[in-house]
Amino acid sequence: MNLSGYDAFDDPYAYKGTHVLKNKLGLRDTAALESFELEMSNSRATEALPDGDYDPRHYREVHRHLFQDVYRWAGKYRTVRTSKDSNPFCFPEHIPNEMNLLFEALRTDCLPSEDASSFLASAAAFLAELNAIHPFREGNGRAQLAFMHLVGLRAGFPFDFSRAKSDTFLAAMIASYHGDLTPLVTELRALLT
Ligand SMILES: Nc1ncnc2c1ncn2[C@@H]1O[C@H](COP(=O)(O)OP(=O)(O)OP(=O)(O)O)[C@@H](O)[C@H]1O
Repeated sequence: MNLSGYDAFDDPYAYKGTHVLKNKLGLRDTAALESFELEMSNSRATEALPDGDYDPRHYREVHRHLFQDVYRWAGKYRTVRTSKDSNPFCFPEHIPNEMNLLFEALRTDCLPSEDASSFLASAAAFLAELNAIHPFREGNGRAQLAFMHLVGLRAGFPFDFSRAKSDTFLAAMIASYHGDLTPLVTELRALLT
């Protein structure tokens, strides 16, 4: 059984013969690692998130900030192929290029912020693509929401992700992976403050 939630192959991130990710505390138990990861990332999320230029470096810094206490590779792109429920994410050799392309659009156009609907459509498309790239070995979901929080603030449409309903939000993310952005727009709209 893959306890990390990913379908990964010959995972150099895990302790040999297990699916437990190597971590700074040396925890070998999945439940203990999950609770340590949750506690530390929640605690880091209450601190100011790193400033940046809304580029891939900024995104990596947000991930590094959240997971710096747990993983040595926090903020670094993964080097293995991953998928969830048989949905494959970007192959690692393409991650840097795909991230540069995605964030170039974010930097030059910003996301349209003249009205909520056009912002939400662009925000959903950006988040869907970010998830399809899935640049880190773990912690993508939390980095995504922390970063979208910053994106919303910058555009003048702040999100309150504490209100997100995990089951419908996850279903919307999976639909977005398959190209249907409508549920994700609905979810994001409900989180505008
Ligand atoms: N089957 C799937 N297809 C596409 N995306 C998925 C699938 N299952 C989950 N996701 C997305 O993957 C992200 C979670 O990735 P990951 O497990 O690396 O992050 P996490 O922060 O450790 O976990 P979580 O977001 O559950 O706290 C979320 O955005 C989620 O919506």
